[in-house]
Amino acid sequence: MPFWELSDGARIWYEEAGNRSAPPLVFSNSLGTNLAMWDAQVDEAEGDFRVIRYDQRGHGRSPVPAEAFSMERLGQDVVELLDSLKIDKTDFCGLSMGGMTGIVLARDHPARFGKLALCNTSAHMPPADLWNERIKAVTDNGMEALVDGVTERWFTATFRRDNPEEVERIAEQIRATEPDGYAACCAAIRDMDLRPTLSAIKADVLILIGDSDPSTPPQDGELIADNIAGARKEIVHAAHLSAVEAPAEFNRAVFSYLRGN
Ligand SMILES: O=C(O)CC1=CCC(=O)O1
Repeated sequence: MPFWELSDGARIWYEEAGNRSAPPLVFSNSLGTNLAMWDAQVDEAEGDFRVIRYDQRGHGRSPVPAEAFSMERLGQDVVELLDSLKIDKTDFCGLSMGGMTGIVLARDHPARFGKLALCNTSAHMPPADLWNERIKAVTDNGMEALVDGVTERWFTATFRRDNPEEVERIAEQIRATEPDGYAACCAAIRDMDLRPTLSAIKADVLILIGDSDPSTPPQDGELIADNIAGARKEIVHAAHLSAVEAPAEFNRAVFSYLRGN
């Protein structure tokens, strides 16, 4: 499976699955994970979508770019991928940082997207100091320093108790993330404020909220849904990484939206 090279010289790893002649669907991962976070969604999607998933910059197999970048650049990465694959229009599903990427796409490139599922996400994540502390923590001590705190935010206590192997699978993705790549994405989130432009978005969006999400809490999703005309909203019982914690509920909400049910 290929890398694709972007206009600023960065390289991104992507994989395709499913039916090549079916409508395309792009999955965009969260901070500290990689494209394997979508395994349960790809199983569901590959029957009736051309599935494209990729590793965000500095995550998974996508190398860490030399220069800093913004959330807008993460959106541009997707547009350049679509161009390289000669896809005029696609559906999109992103979680957390992937959802932020989707907000940028819905705002700046509405003609390229049919439906966008924006999951466990936020338009603005202050305070800046929290991100600066995380950047320092991973730069000084590596990813292991974050694993316990992150998995506690991403999964409910019940899920962690009952599903230690699944929690460990995701913990391995966190450990495998390049600290510099994680830090660069933290800086992009720190500097992001998409709130003022939400009301200009005309795209067809689903806002999916985790009722027990301490990272992007329900009010963050509500704010996005309240400010985008016609936004559909779904609430699932999960913490932050709802696609992994509650795949059946997540898939029901996202795929009934994408399939037009
Ligand atoms: O790391 C977290 O807990 C929350 C988060 C912010 C952006 C993202 O993708 O995850």
